Amino acid sequence: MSTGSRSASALRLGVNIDHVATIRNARGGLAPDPLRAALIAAEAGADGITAHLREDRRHISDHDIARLSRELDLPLNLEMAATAEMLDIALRHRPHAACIVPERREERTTEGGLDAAGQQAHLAPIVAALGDAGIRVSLFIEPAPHQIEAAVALGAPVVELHTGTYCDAMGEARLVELERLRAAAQLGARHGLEIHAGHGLAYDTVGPIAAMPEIRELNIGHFLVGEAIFVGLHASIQRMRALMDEARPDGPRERAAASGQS
Ligand SMILES: CC(=O)[C@@H](O)[C@H](O)COP(=O)(O)O
Ligand SMILES: NCC(=O)COP(=O)(O)O
Repeated sequence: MSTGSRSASALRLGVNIDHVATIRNARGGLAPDPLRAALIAAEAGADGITAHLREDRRHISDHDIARLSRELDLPLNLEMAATAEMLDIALRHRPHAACIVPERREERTTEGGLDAAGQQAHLAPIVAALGDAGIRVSLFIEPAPHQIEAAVALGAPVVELHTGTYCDAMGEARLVELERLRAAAQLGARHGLEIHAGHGLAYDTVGPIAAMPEIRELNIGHFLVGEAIFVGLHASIQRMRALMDEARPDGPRERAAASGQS
């Protein structure tokens, strides 16, 4: 998603539209339309759209991916399991980016990161094939040093750090998770990786993550779609965008402080 108009150091927002499709699929019809959500996200300040085509197709469908690939101006980040079927779909549609995620049929959501360290032999040809097709590959991993090192060994240019444990934790435990994320972001950046983060982020958890200068993109979905029920999708995304910008080390608050205007 590195083709947006923001400055090189800016933090991009990828809006994940999976759960618009979850609501649509509850009744099996056409509404609400994930493509319409993506177009609203673009107007509201998203830099890209993320969609997870699960093997069980519980939310996003093959048809959604075809329409998003055809009709969206923003970069598309396709989240996919490391399977031959998903590789074939990615190579057919050639999204801007592909994020390889772990999947278990019985899970409620993506409960942990990809075991890049334990699955190097399986992942290597998939990472290579996506890269050769000009698709920017990221690996959705836990914020752990051995997973960062495995991503480097695999030649993936990007990692997305799973923020779910941080978001679920409370008090001191959340601070511990935050430090794990910070250390992983710093280690990855030292290795030359582009660092993304996401999963479970909400208004009350986004600030400390957005404040990490190494992190270049956040992917956020479930909370934004839920909040949209109360304030509308445009407003929910705009507020998230503003919170991200405010938290940034070079954000408006810090710039005002530096110039003595705070
Ligand atoms: C990989 C990931 O974190 C996202 O895809 C997000 O969690 C939405 O999809 P699920 O809720 O189906 O996991
Ligand atoms: N990769 C994380 C993502 O796309 C969004 O996760 P969530 O905000 O829906 O939990």
